[in-house]
Amino acid sequence: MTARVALQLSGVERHYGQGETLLAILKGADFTLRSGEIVALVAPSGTGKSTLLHVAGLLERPDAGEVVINGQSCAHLNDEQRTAIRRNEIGFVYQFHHLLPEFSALENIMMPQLIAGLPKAEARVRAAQLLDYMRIGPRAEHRPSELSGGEQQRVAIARAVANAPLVLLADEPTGNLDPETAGYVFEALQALVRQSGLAALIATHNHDLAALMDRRVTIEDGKVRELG
Ligand SMILES: Nc1ncnc2c1ncn2[C@@H]1O[C@H](COP(=O)(O)OP(=O)(O)OP(=O)(O)O)[C@@H](O)[C@H]1O
Repeated sequence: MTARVALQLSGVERHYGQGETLLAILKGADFTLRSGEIVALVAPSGTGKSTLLHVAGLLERPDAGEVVINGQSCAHLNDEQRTAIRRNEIGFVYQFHHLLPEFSALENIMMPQLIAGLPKAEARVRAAQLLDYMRIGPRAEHRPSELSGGEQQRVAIARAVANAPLVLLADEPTGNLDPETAGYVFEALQALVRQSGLAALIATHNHDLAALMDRRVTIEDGKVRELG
């Protein structure tokens, strides 16, 4: 059976500026991401990887084309509706962890769940499970500044999936780590995707990591192209 389509981009266009300074970045990009797969987005700097992730994650509106998440077209939704989908269906991980410095690892992972209205006790149990899953259970009470770079990124990944999103979007999640640490952070992310069945699109410059993913795509002349 073919896995369900978690995210679909159709004919997505995105440009910045106008008139003579118009910069067309995405020029009719089509892309499909299915539940349970991890796809690498590998493309030269400035070709639009972050732009594609921002449009896919409903952080930016496309200038043309459509984003469909879990079968729902987001084209005509207002900002409030888009925020709700982003909160419930999408998890983000960035190159820098963006954890809240005054809270522990456990509390950082609880936060999105509390915002979504989950009772504190349930949020705590789920956060602890995710920390164990990422093999950093013993670091639960540590603040971000007391964690290594790899540990910080594993907490950031756990936080991104805390509300059980359908889609995980990651922009260079291991770009700030040494190769060995990048390897085990990616392993943890991969295990999480396999276990939860979410769909992940990961922008990376690391070709070794990209080779471990299910598929590789690039951006060429503003369109998404499948790599062999
Ligand atoms: N808000 C903006 N206003 C104007 N230009 C922008 C804006 N955001 C991005 N750009 C431009 O769009 C192009 C694509 O940017 P984007 O960040 O998507 O590239 P990228 O492939 O993620 O690059 P990198 O690998 O260096 O992170 C770049 O030339 C960038 O300068």
